[in-house]
Amino acid sequence: MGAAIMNILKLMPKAELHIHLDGSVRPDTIISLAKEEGLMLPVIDPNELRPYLHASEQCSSLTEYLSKFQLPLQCLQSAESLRRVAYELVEDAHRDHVKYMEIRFAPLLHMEKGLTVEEIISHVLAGTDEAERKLGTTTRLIIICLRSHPVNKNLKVVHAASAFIGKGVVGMDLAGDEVSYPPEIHRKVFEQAHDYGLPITIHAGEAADANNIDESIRHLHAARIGHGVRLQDDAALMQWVKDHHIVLEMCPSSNVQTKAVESWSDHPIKEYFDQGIRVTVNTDNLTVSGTTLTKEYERLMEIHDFSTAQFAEMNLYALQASFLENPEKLRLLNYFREEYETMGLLPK
Ligand SMILES: O=c1[nH]cnc2c1ncn2[C@@H]1O[C@H](CO)[C@@H](O)[C@H]1O
Ligand SMILES: [Zn+2]
Repeated sequence: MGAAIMNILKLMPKAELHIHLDGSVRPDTIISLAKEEGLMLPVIDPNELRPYLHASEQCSSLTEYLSKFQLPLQCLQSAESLRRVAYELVEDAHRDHVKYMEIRFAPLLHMEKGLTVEEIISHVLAGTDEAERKLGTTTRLIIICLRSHPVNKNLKVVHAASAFIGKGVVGMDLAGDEVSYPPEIHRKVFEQAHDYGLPITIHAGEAADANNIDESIRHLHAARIGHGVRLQDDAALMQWVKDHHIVLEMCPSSNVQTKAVESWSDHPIKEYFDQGIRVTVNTDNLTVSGTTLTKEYERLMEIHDFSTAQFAEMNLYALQASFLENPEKLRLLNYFREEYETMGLLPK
């Protein structure tokens, strides 16, 4: 790939719809937070710490992938650590020319030292708001319910999140171990979120089959699907997803690591795109997946032959499907279109 193309991939304005806060903490920050909080790390050299935080392509399953969140989560139990990592994540994305991002996290995983769900959301917002003011990156939050958590606790999370509608929280998600906990367990949780007017995206068809995508759309009110790799197994559902403009948040590196796909060349993203399904490219987790949005684009270009114009198109899909409120969404769509036009990425 030529330097000029690599430069375009880096410089083009990008939208990121699917990125987890706890999976995107800088290794150096983990070391510094562990020191501040008096936590013992298995090793102190940042390079030696990598295997504890990063899932390589040799990772065997979603379960192994999820084990990499333990260490960062231990360091994310205080107001200041939440504010700091939220700020730094926007800073890292800003360096990658991400101009709009939806950051997601599960409040129930940050309560070990007594913070409430409301406090946790406020501290993350303090970090993203500060970053938005200083760097100009528009940032919104998606609140995650974990599949393994009881319905009554997840209902409380939804209730707490609803108080932040219009104040930075734009949606709800369901994440975690898809093999052991099918989505239907949480129908009531997402019924509640829907009633509050919170838009919904659900991790589905990643480690388990296409039925979970169907269930998430039909009964959990999902407007977007996290990953959706297994959609290819159900032709009728695929047609439905295409016709109803359900957007897929695909995360290729993560999908190879969790073994949602065997390899990069087996990834269905190009096939979906060519069939007219609205796919978007995302990182999932900067640290756990060891990637950036630009790196994802580079590999997709090398292996699946995407063009720079097709990346522009997928970014416009992402913005259109974002949970951002309207005047701001239109402003960003215009900004992206103008930039792409100047860069020669849009059909004249
Ligand atoms: O790709 C994924 N699939 C399912 N769950 C995930 C993925 N990435 C992260 N998490 C889960 O979401 C939690 C909150 O951010 C993480 O702690 C992890 O358990
Ligand atoms: Zn995810």
